[in-house]
Amino acid sequence: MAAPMRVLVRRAIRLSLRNVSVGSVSAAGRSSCGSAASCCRCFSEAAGDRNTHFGFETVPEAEKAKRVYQVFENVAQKYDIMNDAMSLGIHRLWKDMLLHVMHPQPGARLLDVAGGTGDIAFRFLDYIQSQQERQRRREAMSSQTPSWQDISSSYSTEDGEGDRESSAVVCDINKEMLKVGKQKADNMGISAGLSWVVGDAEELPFDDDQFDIYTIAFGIRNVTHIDQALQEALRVLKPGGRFMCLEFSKVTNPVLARLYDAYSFQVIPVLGEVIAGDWKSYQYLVESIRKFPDQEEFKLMMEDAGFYCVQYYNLTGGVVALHSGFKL
Ligand SMILES: COc1cc(O)cc(C/C=C(\C)CC/C=C(\C)CC/C=C(\C)CC/C=C(\C)CC/C=C(\C)CC/C=C(\C)CC/C=C(\C)CC/C=C(\C)CC/C=C(\C)CCC=C(C)C)c1O
Ligand SMILES: C[S@@+](CC[C@H](N)C(=O)[O-])C[C@H]1O[C@@H](n2cnc3c(N)ncnc32)[C@H](O)[C@@H]1O
Repeated sequence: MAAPMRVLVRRAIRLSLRNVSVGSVSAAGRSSCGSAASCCRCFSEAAGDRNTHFGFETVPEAEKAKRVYQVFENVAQKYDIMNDAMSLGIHRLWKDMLLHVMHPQPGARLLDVAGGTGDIAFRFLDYIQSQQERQRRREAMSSQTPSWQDISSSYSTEDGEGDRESSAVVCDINKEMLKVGKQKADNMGISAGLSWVVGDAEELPFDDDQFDIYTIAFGIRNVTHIDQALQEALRVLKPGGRFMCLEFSKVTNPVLARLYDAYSFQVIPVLGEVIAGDWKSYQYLVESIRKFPDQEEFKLMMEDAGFYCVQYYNLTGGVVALHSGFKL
């Protein structure tokens, strides 16, 4: 089927499924938006006017995406500074950890959804470059005393992994965030293998089976239909491809959880006001974290969507979780 036709058919199926599943709760007791069974979307809807949450507020589904858009349009210019200030730079370690676990090889194609100002894509290209340099050094060393493997591989380099070009696509719904990202890339002199695409995680503008790795860092919490975004991730990944999600999760230690709550609700909005002149967006940030499914719930959502070998790693005591799963 031609690509535009496929998109139309998928959209029609999706719309009909959404109408059928109004108010449904899965066997695991979770609603289709991924929140716990008490989700407002599934229990307070009236006559097709479905509600969801925007932080602690209940809003019509159609309004959430607009409100989220406004938040990131407002914070885009101060986004990177705010992240360093709020986390004392710790968000960089979480993002480094994502790359460490991913361990991408030359030739890999990455799609970074909700990629914002490009932090994950930059790290990906940097990681690949250092892998290639390491490979070249290894080759230089072994050319002095070649083993039989070196000799045999020197006869079959044409489709070798190192010859395929790696690429990273940053996809985000918000043009302002992408604009800041592109400026950063220009300043850093990064352009090879990098592209920027405006697109919605719920309806990705890519064909099926395109990417080796799909990442979404601190993005999925903002998406209205998380189940839909997971379906799209599965669709665009190649068979064998990997889905990786970095997101705020549940702090497991009760003492740390209280400190974490105090910091989140008493300090973060104040920093938002002082640095970005925007209390409300940072109040939304901490509230949206509390509404997001915990580690086990999100793992189940990934499995429901069709991912295999789903596992997660807690970072900083569960402040953040890194979920990983594969398309078979
Ligand atoms: C609008 O939407 C958004 C806007 C954005 O700019 C970003 C995002 C998405 C987020 C990222 C890309 C990641 C970077 C952003 C953050 C980490 C901000 C979110 C912050 C939290 C949810 C709070 C927890 C943060 C951490 C545990 C990271 C580490 C932070 C610290 C260690 C800072 C601690 C600060 C101090 C000790 C000095 C200042 C403290 C005070 C004035 C008093 C209050 C202090 C406490 C009550 C103690 C602090 C205790 C903790 C932070 C608990 C630690 C807990 C554990 C280790 C489990 C976006 O969507
Ligand atoms: C907290 S930022 C994360 C940016 C980046 N991944 C990082 O780790 O710094 C969340 C991003 O999600 C994007 N976003 C929200 N809803 C989206 C959607 N439905 N589709 C694509 N991007 C979305 C926002 O525009 C914003 O850039």
